[in-house]
Amino acid sequence: MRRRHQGRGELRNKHPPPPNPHPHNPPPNMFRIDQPITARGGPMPPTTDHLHAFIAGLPKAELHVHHVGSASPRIVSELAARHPDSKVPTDPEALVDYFTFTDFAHFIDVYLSVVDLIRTPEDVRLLTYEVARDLARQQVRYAELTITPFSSTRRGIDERAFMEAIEDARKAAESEFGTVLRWCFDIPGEAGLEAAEETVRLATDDRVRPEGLVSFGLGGPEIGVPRPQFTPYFDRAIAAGLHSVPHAGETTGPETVWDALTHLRAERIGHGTSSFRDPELLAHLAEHRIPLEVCPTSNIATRAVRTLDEHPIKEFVKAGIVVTINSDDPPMFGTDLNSEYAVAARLLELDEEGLARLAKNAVDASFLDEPGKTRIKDEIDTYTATWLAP
Ligand SMILES: O=C(O)c1cccc(C(=O)CC[C@H]2O[C@@H](n3cnc4c(=O)[nH]cnc43)[C@H](O)[C@@H]2O)c1
Ligand SMILES: [Zn+2]
Repeated sequence: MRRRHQGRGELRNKHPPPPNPHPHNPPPNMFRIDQPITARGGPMPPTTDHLHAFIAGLPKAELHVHHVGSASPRIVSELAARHPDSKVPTDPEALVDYFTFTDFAHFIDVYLSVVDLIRTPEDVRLLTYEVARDLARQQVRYAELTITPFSSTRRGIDERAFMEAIEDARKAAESEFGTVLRWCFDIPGEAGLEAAEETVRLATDDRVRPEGLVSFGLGGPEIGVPRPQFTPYFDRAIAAGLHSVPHAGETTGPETVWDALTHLRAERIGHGTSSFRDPELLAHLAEHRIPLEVCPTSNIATRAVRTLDEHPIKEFVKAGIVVTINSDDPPMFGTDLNSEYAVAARLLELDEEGLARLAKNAVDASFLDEPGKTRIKDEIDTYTATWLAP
């Protein structure tokens, strides 16, 4: 994605970045690794200030971001204060430590403790509207938000009130922020076939399914949760016109990605991180243009990948796979979508046009209608051309 005539990480533009405030450091147009990146809210990846500013204004689409997982520290603290019985800290500062995970299972435990805070339709609407606000602040024009309705209905929230709450927030976000939201309903796989049945019922019963629903997924732990058992449920969802986007290859091997492709008829793969271990799988993903929903910092935070520099994203690009950049559960991982684009810029040595291509990959891989895709891609092109203009 780097422009051919550019050196590594160089910026091609007529507006030179601001003078280097630290003359003893490398010139501002070279990526520096001047401090380790932590998945725990560590400093913005060492992307140049100039590229960082470009990213902040770049129109974007996000395809892999979770509803509850996107609850900001402010929202989580506010909800925790409403429910003193919860073990979730009410202090946003304490929440940073609370959102530090020893492994994936620990992440799920913490995630579910936040799910337990969402107890009323008003909580659902507040959360959804605030998530949309946070997305809009990052120039996200379109997002497919993964929601796990089973986790809310089994905790007593009425299903129709739940759907009304998310739809009300979606319409408010579109009119007030200009951010288009669509829903992915996912099965929490560890909860088994009861959860699968409830999720596909809510996704396909016209009396309940929300207007904004476009896709059907599978989340939660992968270890001990084989994908083929969910085939009948994905068949019903696909027959109802939904797109299949299961998580796979996040904490298990390439065989899980193959299962998601062959049994669940995945159109995109959530994470797909372990695909790099199977050259045949890499070639298949590239040949059939099956996008990966890559979430770099998430993979570090859940210990799926040891360090960002070891993340296989570069192998995916080299294999010709369509890569999209996503934040997954941004506040829980101490990140946001802009930071993930900055990570991608560093790992893939991208300039502005490379970043614009990543943003357009996500638009192309989305389930937004064609006029909507064209509109956002045109905006990306105009923004990039204006940024690079002499
Ligand atoms: O809601 C329940 O009662 C329940 C019972 C057993 C297991 C579960 C889950 O596993 C819920 C997992 C929950 O996590 C979401 N999520 C967020 N980020 C990720 C990720 O990176 N990888 C996998 N899952 C993720 C997922 O959407 C589920 O809602 C729930
Ligand atoms: Zn996820």
